[in-house]
Order: sequence, then C-alpha cells, then structure tokens
Amino acid sequence: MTVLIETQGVGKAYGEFVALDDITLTIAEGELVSIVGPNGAGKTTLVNVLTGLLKPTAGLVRFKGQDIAGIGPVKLAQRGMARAFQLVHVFPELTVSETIATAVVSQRGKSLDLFSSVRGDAGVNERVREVAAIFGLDGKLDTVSRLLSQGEKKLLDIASAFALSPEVILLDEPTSGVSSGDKHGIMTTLIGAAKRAGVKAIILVEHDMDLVAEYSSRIVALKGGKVLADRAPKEFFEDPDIIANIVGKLVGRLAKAN
Ligand SMILES: Nc1ncnc2c1ncn2[C@@H]1O[C@H](COP(=O)(O)OP(=O)(O)OP(=O)(O)O)[C@@H](O)[C@H]1O
Repeated sequence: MTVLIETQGVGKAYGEFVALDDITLTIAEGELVSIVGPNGAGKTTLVNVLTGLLKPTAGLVRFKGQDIAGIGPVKLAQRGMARAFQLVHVFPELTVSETIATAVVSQRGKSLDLFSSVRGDAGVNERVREVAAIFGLDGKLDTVSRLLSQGEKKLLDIASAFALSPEVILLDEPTSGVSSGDKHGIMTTLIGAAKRAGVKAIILVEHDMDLVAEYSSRIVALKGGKVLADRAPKEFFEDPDIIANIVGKLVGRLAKAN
C-alpha cells in the first residue's frame, strides 16, 4: 500500500494546553479513514495539522513524502490534497456554476477577476460542467447556492473541493445539517464521485457512527488529544472499551441532538 499521509509523534499545544499528543498515523491509497472522538478530543486540530493549516508544535507531518507542516491550503491543494471550503456559506449569492468556477480558477492559478474572465473561458466552463454533473448538480448551474436544499449545498461544497482534482480529500462532517434520510445518499454520491475522479484516499471527520461504520475502511479514535484506537470497523465496533469510551458517548450525543 502506498502511504499518502503520515504523521510521526505529532503534538500541538495552544499555550499551556496540549490539544494533540504524540499522534503517529498513516493514510494509504485506497483508504477511507474516519477520525472520531468526543467533543474537544482534538479532531479539528488534527485535521488542521494534516491539511497544513496548523503547524504542529512537535513531530512530523508528510504528504507524499514531503513535509507539509503549516504550508497552508492553497499550496497543499496544488500538491494534491483538498478540503471543502464551505464556499456556499461564504458566498450564498453565487450560482452553482460560479461557486465551482471559483475553485477551478483558484486551482489553475488564474486571477480572481472571475466573472469577466470565466464566462469566456471554455476550459473552465467545461470543467465546471463536468464537476457539476458528477454530483448531479448539472440541472442547477444557474441557481444561486442560497436557494439549494441543505443536501445540495453540501454536495456543492464537496464538488468545489473535487474541482481541484485532488488525490486526497478531506471531508469535515459532510452530512451535518442534512436530514438522516439523505445522509446515505450524499455519502454514496460523494464516494462514487471520488472513485470516478481518481481520488486515492478520503479522510472523514464524522460524529454519526452509522456513517462511520458503513463507509470507513479504518477508524482513528481520539480522546484527550491521543489516539485511543486505530482499527478496521469490525474490530473497532467489537471492542467494549471503545464502545464505552467513544461510541456510547457519541450515540448518546446524537440521540440528544435528534
Ligand atoms: N485556538 C485555540 N486556542 C486554545 N485552545 C484551543 C484552540 N483550538 C482548540 N482548542 C482546544 O483544543 C481542544 C481540542 O479542540 P478541537 O477543536 O481540535 O476538538 P474536536 O475534537 O474537533 O471537538 P468538536 O467535536 O467539539 O469539534 C479543545 O479542548 C479546545 O478547547
């Protein structure tokens, strides 16, 4: 298995507070690795380190063998790892086509003089239509994103990350805010799209244990900034310690939220 991402002894402190402690893990081609854990476990901090947004205070983080500590999302996307930008929330008045075009243009290193240049750029338009079609959004190209359903907004966010043609994609609660009936539809759409688009690995941060159990090839559980478990789903959900420390708590939280 080709390793795409690896951390060795990663630590991250916010002042005196240790949010990540000695995290060593790998993510290889073909994997869908879920990162789970209770509130405050360090998931967001870890993901920010893995995507080069935060520089760890200790240890190494590498993507395809190269140090990516703190390199930032733009450089990281150019090297092949992308994360949904939540553009839909930032620019609710942009259409589906303009939102995806923003990502395509940023990847091609063009200036953001978007709407004069993009409309006439056949290459960009073609890529926008291609990405929209993968996500079933081709009928909505001229709809402003504010008017999309919650599920469509999620798909548009993820489509924008796919527009960067990444090898690795990071999905941070891709179905949050979506009704439970639509969650599996979104997951299957995006996993199918990832395969078709040549994405080699997916990192998923997710609280919904149903989704984690169904779609992960491996699960990394964090607690108090440490790796509590790093296992395949079957072993993960059969371990009573994990059920007590992670799954039970999250299921309890979901039950309260629903
Ligand atoms: N910028 C910061 N400064 C100080 N402490 C922080 C900062 N960011 C996060 N923390 C703390 O670090 C710990 C880990 O936070 P993090 O957001 O990574 O957890 P999480 O697992 O993503 O939680 P949640 O599920 O609630 O989003 C928390 O105790 C949080 O309060």
